[in-house]
Parts: sequence; C-alpha cells; structure tokens
Amino acid sequence: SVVPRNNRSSSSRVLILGGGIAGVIAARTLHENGIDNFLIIEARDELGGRMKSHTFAGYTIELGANWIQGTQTGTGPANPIFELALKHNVTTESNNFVGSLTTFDVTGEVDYLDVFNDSVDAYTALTVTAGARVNGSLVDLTSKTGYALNGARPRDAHEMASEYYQFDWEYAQKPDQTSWIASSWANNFTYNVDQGGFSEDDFFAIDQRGFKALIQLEAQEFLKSEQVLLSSTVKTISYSGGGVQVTMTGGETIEGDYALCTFSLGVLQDDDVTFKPSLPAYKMEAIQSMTMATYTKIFLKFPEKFWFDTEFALYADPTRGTYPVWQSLDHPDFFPGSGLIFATVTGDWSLRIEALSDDQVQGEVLEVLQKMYPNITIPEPTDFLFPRWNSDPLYRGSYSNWPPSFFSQHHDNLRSNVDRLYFAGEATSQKYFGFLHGAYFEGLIVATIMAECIKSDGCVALQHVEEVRNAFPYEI
Ligand SMILES: Cc1cc2nc3c(=O)[nH]c(=O)nc-3n(C[C@H](O)[C@H](O)[C@H](O)COP(=O)(O)OP(=O)(O)OC[C@H]3O[C@@H](n4cnc5c(N)ncnc54)[C@H](O)[C@@H]3O)c2cc1C
Repeated sequence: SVVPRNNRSSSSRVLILGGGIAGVIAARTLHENGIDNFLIIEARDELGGRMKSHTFAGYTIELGANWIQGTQTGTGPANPIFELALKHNVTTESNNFVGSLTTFDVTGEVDYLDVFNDSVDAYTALTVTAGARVNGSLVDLTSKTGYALNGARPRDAHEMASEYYQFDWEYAQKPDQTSWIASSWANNFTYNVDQGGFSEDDFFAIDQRGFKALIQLEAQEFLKSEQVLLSSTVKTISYSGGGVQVTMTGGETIEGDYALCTFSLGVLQDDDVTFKPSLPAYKMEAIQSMTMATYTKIFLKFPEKFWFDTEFALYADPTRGTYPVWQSLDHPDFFPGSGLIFATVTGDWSLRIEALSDDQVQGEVLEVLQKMYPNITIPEPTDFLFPRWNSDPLYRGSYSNWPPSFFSQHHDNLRSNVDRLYFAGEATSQKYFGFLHGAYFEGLIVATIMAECIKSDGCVALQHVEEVRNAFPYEI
C-alpha cells in the first residue's frame, strides 16, 4: 500500500515522539537526509530514555542499560553502540561473567561451579538446536521445552540458580515465558560471529558522565535547540492519511505531516497514551502479544566491603529468582573502595518488589546477604535504591521479550505504520529486540524509510497482515 505524500515535501514536518536511542538516531538520520523540519518530543528533562544514569552515594550508576552487548570482531559488523562509545570516549570495563563468580546458597558460600558449568553448556545447546529448528521450518516452542529436549531439567536450587544466571538474567523472564527460537537468534545476531553477530564481549559502562553521555553527545553534534521539546508529555496521538496531531498533557496540540512513535512497548500496551482512531485490530494484537519484561537492579552502599572478591556472585534459594545475581562494584576494575554492590531481579520478582516499600525490599535483601554470610553480622546499608520500571508510565517495564506465541507476522504488524504514523524502538527490532543496538537500528531504518517517502512521490508502507493465521490449531 502507499501512504499519500505531502504536497510540499520539502517542508514536511516530522514529529519524533520520544528522545531515547531510537528517537535521537531517527532525528540524526532525517538530518543526514536533508530533512531538518522535525521535532523530538520527550517527557523527561533530558535525552537518553532507558539509558538512565543516577547519582548514588557519590557515584554515577546506571538504573537502565549498562552494557554494550557485543562489540566487533576483526572487520566484521560492529555494534553501533560500541562505535558511539569509542567516538565519545565513554569509559567501560569488560566483565568476566563465567570466570569471576562465587556461588552461595542458604547455608553460605558453597562451590557448585560444576553445576554452573553444566548450565553454560545447556544454554549453548539451547541456541544451537534453535538454529536447527529454523533450518527445518519447525514451529517455535518455549525455551523451557528447548532446555528439556536438550536434557536440562533444573530441579534443585543450585541448578535453578545456574539456569537463571544464563537465561532470566538476560531475557528478564523465565524460559517457559520465552520463545526458544527468537531468544536464541537474538543472542546469535548479537554475540555469535558465525551467525552475523558482533562478538562475545560485553562492556560495562562506568563513565561518570553516565552511559547516556554517548547519545547526548551524539545529539549535540546535529540537534538544534528548536528541534527538541523536553519535559513535554504526549497524551493523545491522532493520525490519518493526511498527517499526525499530538495533544500534550497540558492541552497544547502540535501538528506534523508524519510522526514516528518510539515509546516503549509497555507504553503502547498501557493506557497512558490514547490513539485516535484506536489502532487497528491487527496492530493491537501484535502490541499485546509481545511481552514487556522487567529487570531491576537494587543498589546498596555499605560503610565498607565485606563480600566476595570476584565480580559476580550467584545465590541459590529454594524459591527460584530470589535475589540471585550479585555484582560487586567495589572491585579493582570498577569502583574500588566504594562500598557499592547491587543485586538483580527480573520478571515476576521485579513486579512483586515494585509493590513493596523500599524498607521491605531492603529487609529481604539483607536477609539474603545474612544467609550468604552466616558468620558475620550484616551492617545496615547507608544508601539503598531501586527503580520501579514497570510502574513508571514512561516505560512500563524495562525491555521486550519474545514469547513463543508471537509469530513473525505479529512482528511485521508491530513494526508497520498506520497511515502517517510510524513506529520504532527496541521492541520493533526482529534481530536485536531488547538491546540498545536494536533501538539504534530501528531508529535508523525506519527514519530512512520515512525520509525516502518524504523525498519521493509517495511512500511504501511497512507491510502488515490483517490476520495472523496459525497453521493448524486443531485438525478436526
Ligand atoms: C534496567 C534495564 C537494563 C537494560 N540493560 C541493557 C543493557 O545492558 N544493554 C542493552 O543493550 N540494553 C539494555 N537495556 C535495553 C535498552 O535500554 C533499550 O533497548 C533502549 O534504551 C530502548 O531505546 P528506545 O529508544 O527504543 O526507547 P526509550 O529509551 O524508552 O525511549 C522512548 C522515550 O519516550 C519517552 N516517552 C515515553 N512516553 C512518553 C510520552 N507519553 N510523552 C513523551 N515522551 C514519552 C521516554 O521518556 C523515553 O525517553 C536495558 C533496559 C533497562 C530498563
């Protein structure tokens, strides 16, 4: 189908809704295509979105994205986030996820690294066998099924915690909530050089300007102050074949010939923003079928370090997902002498603690530390902080996760435009959903399509299907 072109293409105005990675890279792409009549509209008072830095106990820490995931191998494809970090001298440190790990359970420090190493192998088998399913055109299944078919069926606390470290800690959901094929392929496209990925390296940002400096400095190179509207929250998006109008929470309206919505999947799923007319049924099905997962870092500052010397610790609790992953920032490579440590929880556990008070969560976290260190009295932390990503109306979660009931046509529908309204963000990336580089590439690709459309005699719409038809739900 063709989207009607504006008659005065040279003056077409594009509204970019959201100033995260996707929005800023979309703006840069329009600018590079000679289109400078655009406006980024962002609710917060700065650009960066889920690259959200925060000052905690005198250090800049990252509440949101923290790692550059995959860098570059030789002259192969480069992760554009890695390239931006190099360009803007963002300070990062590599992590040793497997080799610098101490293991604990309810009895204290216990060595179950043999179990842990088996889980590393099981994860590799999961991704390799997913590839075989793609080649054989076999249906998708859950990652739990994939694990089980590969012989990995975690039962005890050590096995469950080890699997969690490989899986939930990355996807922010459990294997039974996650596509076998898509999770493995997103992993391949990012990390597996043989499959077109960047590299196996992960770099952890410790820059005291914040990880966000990478996109804010990039924006400074091309963005003029009249092209950005900060501290402005969109309430309604009205779209048609003739243009897009947004209404702000204060009642003001802003007109554009086209708009690109980069709000998170969680925002689209919720009622925080109203679309007029309502989005078509195929679009709603796609939006509600992808999952917005939640990943929560819980930061603690103690008077002094009393814990493990490795970079990471794994705590195995009989209840899977109970404060399992611990990362020490008081480490020679990160912030030595800082007294900083953080735990990570995901999925249902994240939602659970968002409903508790800070004091309650701090109490639970200290109880776990007390189990990890039965022979010392755990001191009170002097600072404590965790973000509530899922309750935040600007995000409603941390990043998307592909469930097994989400088909590639759903993906097309999630990404497709409706009239003059386009969509981009980490969740619309088929190869790299959930990642910073996914948001980057989507901002780049969709803005390129929009620029071509604005400059030419009519726009090719991004494809969608009216109904996603499952092959044979039942054979009656
Ligand atoms: C806790 C956490 C950890 C993560 N870890 C990593 C990691 O280590 N590595 C990695 O690669 N990725 C990571 N990610 C994912 C990464 O942060 C995202 O993929 C990426 O930042 C998404 O960019 P985006 O432009 O698509 O969306 P966003 O960054 O969400 O940009 C959308 C913007 O829209 C704004 N907005 C929303 N609603 C409105 C409204 N109504 N009106 C106006 N503005 C609005 C928001 O404020 C936001 O700035 C993590 C994310 C989280 C939350």
